[in-house]
Amino acid sequence: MLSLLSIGIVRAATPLDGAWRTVHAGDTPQQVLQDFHDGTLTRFDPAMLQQFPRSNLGSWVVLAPQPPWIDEERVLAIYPPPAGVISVYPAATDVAAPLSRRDFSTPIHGHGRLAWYVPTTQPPSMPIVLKFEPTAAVAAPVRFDLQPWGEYLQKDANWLVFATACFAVMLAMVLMALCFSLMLRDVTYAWYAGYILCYALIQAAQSGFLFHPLEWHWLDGITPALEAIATAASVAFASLFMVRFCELQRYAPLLRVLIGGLAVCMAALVVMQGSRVELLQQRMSLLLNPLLLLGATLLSIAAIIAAARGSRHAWFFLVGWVPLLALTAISSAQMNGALSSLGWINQAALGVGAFEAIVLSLGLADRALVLRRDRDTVRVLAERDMLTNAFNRRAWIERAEKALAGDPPQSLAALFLDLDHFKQLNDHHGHSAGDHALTAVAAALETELRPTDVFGRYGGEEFVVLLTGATVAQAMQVATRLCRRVHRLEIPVDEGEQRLTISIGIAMRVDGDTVASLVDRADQAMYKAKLGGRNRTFLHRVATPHSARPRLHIIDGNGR
Ligand SMILES: Nc1nc2c(ncn2[C@@H]2O[C@H](COP(=O)(O)OP(=O)(O)OP(=O)(O)O)[C@@H](O)[C@H]2O)c(=O)[nH]1
Repeated sequence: MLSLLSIGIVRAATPLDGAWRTVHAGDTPQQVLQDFHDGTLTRFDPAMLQQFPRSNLGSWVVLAPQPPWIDEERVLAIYPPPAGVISVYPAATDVAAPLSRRDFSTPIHGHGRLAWYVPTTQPPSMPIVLKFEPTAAVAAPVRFDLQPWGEYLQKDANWLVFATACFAVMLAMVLMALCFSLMLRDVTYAWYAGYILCYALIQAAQSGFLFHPLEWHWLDGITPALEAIATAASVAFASLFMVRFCELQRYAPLLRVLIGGLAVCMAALVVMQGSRVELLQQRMSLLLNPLLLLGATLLSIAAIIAAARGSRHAWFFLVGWVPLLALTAISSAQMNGALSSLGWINQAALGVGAFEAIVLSLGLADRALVLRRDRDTVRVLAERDMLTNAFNRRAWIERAEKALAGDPPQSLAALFLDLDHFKQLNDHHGHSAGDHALTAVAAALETELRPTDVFGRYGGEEFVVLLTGATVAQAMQVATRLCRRVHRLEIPVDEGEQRLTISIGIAMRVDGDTVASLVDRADQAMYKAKLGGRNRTFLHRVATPHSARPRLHIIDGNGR
């Protein structure tokens, strides 16, 4: 990555001296060259970024190769590719060779730069005369490299690989986010996809990637409008995304309203630019930059506040967003003539875009995890009894209903368990000792059951168990084991330990049973167990005449 970035840092193989002036009517290249030799042009360092002010007739630029001169095939490269046309005058003749990123005809045009193959007829020491033709677009600063053909090819290929990789990462993240948005039905991912897509589009236009290598002729002429629309839309998407992603409703509700307003303004700018009304388009270009500045400040402040107040995802946003902001600030400074030695900013903008896409995707993956965890927690809270962690009554009934509806029908036994004299324990040792006892009893009961048995707290000190596939004998056996287990349990209370007992009623499923009827019979049996002296089990027997025996085909524990 660093070696790829270095394509913007390495100095030209041939040192260049540069000078420029605005074009006057009637100028000729020879005249300009003469002025250069006379020293009347403004000097500049071609290896540094240099901005040529917008003027009605354009600007002349003279580049003089310095020794040691290279006597081999050379290419003049101009980074980043300016939006307008540059006329090159070989050997300072009057015949101009037009150089433009919109030129789809010549085989050599450069990627992420404009390239001019210096004719071999031009002596190595001869200055190159260029004219930046007047353009309506904002004149971005450029720098110049005069390179041997081989070095040019290598750097051009490096840039192409680097830029393609960055765009591939951004587009992959966009596709992933769109899939997540559809699958999770969460619009946050869609706003993120919109934001990264717009950013990639802006970079593709500014770096010239849309023209070479993509060769999208149809964008010729509409790129400035497209860039403006993508810029406004990217801020609108970023605002909508960050409001949800950083949970501003919770962490910074006031700023959420302001950022929502910013998104609406940016959407309005998109509409204004998209309209064919010239006045609206002019207003749009006036408003865009101030709103961009305001938006960047607002989003940064909101993310910092949300992060400080505990929003975990605001940190992801800041990590992805701050490098981009820094780059944007440096680019703005360069548009005003500062920091001209930082020639790598355009390449970095691509790398930082890919980096941001990855960081925010990680943040979105984390968001999906958090949402899933929260949903699981809610489900557990909705189904489990808070004190004993057994199924609550509703969840137990749901599972019992499912078991009763199972096809083929299987043998079921319902056990109704009620702690004996539990009121006394509460009265003597307090409610919290009672709570501890309930927890200990539930834990002990669960260890005696199979994972397929459904154990729930029916209410107060009553528990229920549904044994699937159990015969009468097996149900009796399990109930007796549970009784013994509770009796062996030592419940710690203030001055030592206390023993508890439990009474259990058993009811076997019969034809036509519902959960209510099954539980009701088990409850009746439990009362019989209480009446019988407690700490025992009692089986409810269905009193049916021999001819009216249940017709249900029961499957026992062995599947027979
Ligand atoms: N600590 C505690 N006690 C509870 C809870 N739910 C119900 N209880 C108590 O359980 C006791 C049940 O009392 P009773 O219905 O009279 O039954 P018992 O004292 O166990 O007597 P028998 O069932 O006849 O053996 C009451 O004192 C309730 O307050 C709970 O969640 N925690």
